[in-house]
Amino acid sequence: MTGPSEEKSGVDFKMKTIEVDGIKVRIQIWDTAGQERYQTITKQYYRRAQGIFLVYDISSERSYQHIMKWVSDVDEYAPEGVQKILIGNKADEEQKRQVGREQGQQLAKEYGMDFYETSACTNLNIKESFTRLTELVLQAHRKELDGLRTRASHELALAELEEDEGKPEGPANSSKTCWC
Ligand SMILES: Nc1nc2c(ncn2[C@@H]2O[C@H](COP(=O)(O)OP(=O)(O)OP(=O)(O)O)[C@@H](O)[C@H]2O)c(=O)[nH]1
Repeated sequence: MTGPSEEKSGVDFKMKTIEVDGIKVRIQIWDTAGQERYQTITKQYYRRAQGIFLVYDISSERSYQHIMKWVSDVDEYAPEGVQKILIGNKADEEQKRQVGREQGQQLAKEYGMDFYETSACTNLNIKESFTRLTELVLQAHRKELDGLRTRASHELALAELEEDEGKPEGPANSSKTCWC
């Protein structure tokens, strides 16, 4: 829900601290506008994203159909390891529902994403979905860091081995390098 100043840029920004596995994590939330006219700007925000919610409105079949387009934009503009979650919002509008929960689940399954139905009005699954996305981002980072650590320790071991191989062996050799 945007104010007048944000409407001009198509991007709304907030910061929030949430707790995941007992760790306090400060997250930046960029809410990009869906309208076509903002897309040149909003796409630029994908580049630095670590986690993305793809949101449709359960009372709008059209918004659900649009998700495929969002996914292809994200694939094109967001970093490779970006974490994604599919959201069917306005779950409080049951009487206006046009998209079944199973349709959401099915689409999320196709794209390998988690799925939540949420409501910004009743707070349904808001905390849960943010916590889950943060968790996924942290897990992905941990994997990346573990990979880097393993590679670094292999390289270090290799360098030590090469250094050892280059060293002169035994006391006979060591006397050759002696200064006296
Ligand atoms: N009933 C209901 N209305 C909602 C919910 N979330 C948002 N709305 C309403 O939907 C309208 C659009 O909300 P926005 O937050 O501007 O939606 P948006 O996705 O940012 O729209 P774009 O700027 O086009 O991307 C507003 O009138 C909100 O009050 C919800 O969970 N339930």
